[in-house]
Parts: sequence; structure tokens; C-alpha cells
Amino acid sequence: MHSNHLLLEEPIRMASILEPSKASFSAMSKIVGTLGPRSRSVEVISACLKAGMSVARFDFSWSDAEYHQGTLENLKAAIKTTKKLCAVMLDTVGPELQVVNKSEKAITLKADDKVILTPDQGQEATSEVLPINFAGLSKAVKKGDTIFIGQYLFTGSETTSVWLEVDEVEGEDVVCVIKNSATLAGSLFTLHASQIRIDLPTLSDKDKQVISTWGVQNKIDFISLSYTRHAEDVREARQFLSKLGDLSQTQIFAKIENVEGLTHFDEILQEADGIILSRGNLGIDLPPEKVFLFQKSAVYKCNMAGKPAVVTRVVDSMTDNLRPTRAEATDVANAVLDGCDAILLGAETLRGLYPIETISIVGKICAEADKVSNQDQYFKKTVKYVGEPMSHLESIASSAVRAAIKVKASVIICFTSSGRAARLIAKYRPTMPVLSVVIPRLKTNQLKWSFTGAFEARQSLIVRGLFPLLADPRHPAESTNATNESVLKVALDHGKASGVIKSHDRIVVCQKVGDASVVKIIELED
Ligand SMILES: Nc1ncnc2c1ncn2[C@@H]1O[C@H](COP(=O)(O)OP(=O)(O)O)[C@@H](O)[C@H]1O
Ligand SMILES: C=C(OP(=O)(O)O)C(=O)O
Ligand SMILES: [K+]
Ligand SMILES: [Mg+2]
Repeated sequence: MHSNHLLLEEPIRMASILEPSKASFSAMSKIVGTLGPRSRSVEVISACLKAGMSVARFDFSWSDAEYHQGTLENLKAAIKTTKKLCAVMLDTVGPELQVVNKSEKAITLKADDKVILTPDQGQEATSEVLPINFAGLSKAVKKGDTIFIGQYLFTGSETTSVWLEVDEVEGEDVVCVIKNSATLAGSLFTLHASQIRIDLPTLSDKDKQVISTWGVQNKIDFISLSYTRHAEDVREARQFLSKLGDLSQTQIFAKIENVEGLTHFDEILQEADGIILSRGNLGIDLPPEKVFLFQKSAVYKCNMAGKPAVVTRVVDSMTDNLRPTRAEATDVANAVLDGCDAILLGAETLRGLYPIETISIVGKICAEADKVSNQDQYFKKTVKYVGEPMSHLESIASSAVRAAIKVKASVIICFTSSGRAARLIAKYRPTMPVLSVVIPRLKTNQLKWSFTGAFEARQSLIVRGLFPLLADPRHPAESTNATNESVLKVALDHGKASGVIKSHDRIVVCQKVGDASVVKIIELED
């Protein structure tokens, strides 16, 4: 994929744009798919994995643990048959405001009419009254405030979502003027009050209950912490996970969905393992002309911190269409050029008509963008930002990337146990895939012995450029010459089998020999 590297900063021969792309290993960018009604059979999930999905998101805003368990069992079966790894992400409900439409009858709202938002959940949802799950709304809003309501995983389509303006507050009810005619479809609508503080905990009691049952049972790799607004939200979630056995290893991805989270971005980034730029909600909270600026600066900060950045809501129109709009197609490429690690698909895979095609098209756009991203510029910027003296490991990691580019290596093979070395290599955005060979370590919790490695391997599935391989735990974890050689052979065979490594290729290897970290370049004979 790196062989015909073009640079946007140099004149591109226009005709070269039309040259068909060589079939490549896969995109360096990752794809997170939200699984639901249209993407829960073994068949469809298998196709999604083959098309490039490497993380499955289970959104607990919608449906229950039993339903999600059924989907997860199918995911496990699909992983087994396709032999494609996939990590599991649990997405919390958090302080999300919802309208439950028990009857599931479509609700027609007409511009200039009035509608009442009430916390009385005993009432049916109609075009006059919409019951919501929060009693504090009337205290939080004032006349003139803007409220948005859309179908769960709204796509922004003007006919299924509605803008309201607060007209008056009557006790706990909020009376609103409808700004556009729309028909709300489905059983659940999300409500977003622009730039309003919602006084609800970031981890709700229901979230805690789900995490400590479903989450523990399934050893979830990631928590997607909806509506993270302060660093303290992440610290609290971390504290909660620390008491749940294996989940002390679960990574926390802070979802930035409103202005409050944006304001505290720097502190949140320090605490979190990664960031989800939740443009669905954030795109409503921010003035439209500011969305790109947040994206560019947040992704830059994530890159410099070496933490994964995930961008959402990229090809909403593919929920009903086989092709993205031109704007969407360009937006996906720009997200990659901005430096994001992964793209998160919502409605497109959950209830869209074309989940597999969506993943495949997004993957292809990412792969094209990968080819023209300016690695040299990025590398220099990162080295400058990190400054001197660099930590030993960071210096080794950046040198490995530099060497790999200079010798035109086809892959970097990185030995790691904690995953730290592989993440640092990814931070320097190599143009070739990184096979992160995770070496298990024996650990004990005083009750039983087990091996580390599974979490670390799956968690790299959200990092741009990383392709994990879990080494056989029978290999001793000590890095002797003999074990290094035998593990390297397994990694090379794996690389050859998957087509990234060919005979006579050069390969950069990052490993420890005794106590010393080394970067070596090998040239294959056959
Ligand atoms: N089991 C191993 N065998 C050989 N080298 C290793 C092993 N584990 C880590 N390394 C190398 O050791 C250095 C530290 O890597 P890191 O991922 O931080 O290791 P750790 O898992 O010990 O935190 C890197 O150069 C990495 O490639
Ligand atoms: C992904 C988002 O959130 P949700 O969990 O509501 O899909 C978003 O707001 O972009
Ligand atoms: K959610
Ligand atoms: Mg959201």
C-alpha cells in the first residue's frame, strides 16, 4: 500500500487518480460497527468482518442485555469461522435524554404547532405530548432554547427529526414550538437540548448494572463512555471498573458529545485511553461552522498524546442508499487525513439496508486516504512535539518507523506484552502495517493462574496500523535469542499467509534482546 505513495502537496498527474488501486492487505484505519437488527446474524457479521470491521459496538441506549448477548454469540461464531479478530465495545446510555414511543406508531409533527415535553412517562407519545425520561428538563431550559429530537441513531434526515424552540415552562412540562414538519418513526427517540447542562450522572445506575453483569461476563475490551463531560467522569468509571476483576483491563474511550466535554477536552484526554468524537450529538451542540475546527484540533491532540481518535457519523445517507453522498465520501477521507484512527458507523450498520457495503466503501476510502497522507510531515511534527530527551521506548519506536520507511520495509513486527511498544510505533504513523506480536505473561489473582495478552491484542484493533497476533502462551515470555527467533518465525509465517509479507521483502523488527530494546532490519531470502 505504501509503494505508490502520492503526496497531495506535490502535483499529482490527474490521470493517476483513475488508476485502479492495487488490492491491498486492508486499510490502516479501523472500522467500528454498531451491531443491531440489520447486522446480527452470523452471516452478516461474518461479511462485516471480512469487509474490514475490527470492533463491534453494542449500544445499550437501545434494547436489552439478552438481545445484545444473542448478537455477541453470533459475533463469536463469525470470528471463529472467518478467523478475523474483533474487539467488543460497550456503549453506555449515560445522561441521554430519550422519548419512548411504546406504541411504535409514527408521530407526525407540523411546523408552527406546539408540542409538550413531559416527564410523565405514563403518557403515550403523540403529536401533542412527548414523554421524556428526565424530570429536570423544565429547570434546565428557558424560553428560546433549542431542542432537537430524532430517531435513535438519528441521521439528520429532515423528514425524521425535528427542531423545537422552548416557548414556555409549565411546572415540570416544557412547551415547545415545532420548527420543521417531520414524522418521527421507531420506538425510541434521542433528545438533545443545545448547550444545556443535564444534571444526571455520566455512568447511570443502569449502566453500572449492565457493565457489572454483561460487561464482566463478556470481558469487554472497551467502554464507550457516552457524554463524558469532565475528567472526573473517566476517573469514576476507571474506579468502578477496577473492582470488577478482568475489567480492570478494559479501556475507557471518552465520548465527547457536547460543549461541556469540549471545554474539558485536555483533562479528559489525559485520563482516557482514547476519544470518540461523537459528531452526532456534538454536531447539534456546536454551531455548524465550528464542527471541523473541533475535529481537527481534537484529533491532533489525540495524535500527539498517542491515544486513538475515533470519528462518528460519516456516511449517514448510506443507511438507505448504496452510495455515500460526495460530501460524505470526502469527509471520510478528510477524517483520515486529519489523523483519526478509526471510523465509527452507527445507523448505517445497525438498521441500515447496506451494512456490509457501507463497511467496504468506508474501508476503501480510508485506504485511498492512507496512501496520500503526508507521513514525513506528521513524523517531524510529532518528534518536535515530544521534544528531548525522549523516553528510551519512544526513541526506539520512532526509530523503527523511520528505518522501516527508509528501507521500504513491507511490515514492522513489534514484540510487546503490555501493548505499549506497539502503540508507540503506531503513534509515528508508519506507512506499512505493524504486526504487533503480543507475548502472553503468566499472572495470578491469588485464586488462579492465567495468561495476559488477549485484552492487549484486541485493544490494538482500534489503533491505526496495528494488526495483532497473540503468541502461543507456551512460548516462555523471557526474551532469549531462541524464543525471539521462534516467535519471529510464527509472525513471518502469519504475515506471508495473509499476503503482507512476500519473498525478498525487508522487515523491521522491534524486540528486546536480553535487557536491551533493539530495532533490526531483516531481508527475507525466500
Ligand atoms: N516478550 C518479549 N520478547 C521480546 N521483546 C519484547 C517482549 N515484550 C516486549 N518486548 C520489547 O520490549 C520493549 C518494551 O516493550 P513494551 O511493549 O513496553 O513491553 P512491556 O510489555 O514489557 O511493557 C520493546 O522494544 C518491545 O518490542
Ligand atoms: C455515536 C454517537 O452517539 P450515539 O451513541 O448516540 O450513537 C454520536 O453522537 O455521534
Ligand atoms: K449510547
Ligand atoms: Mg451520541
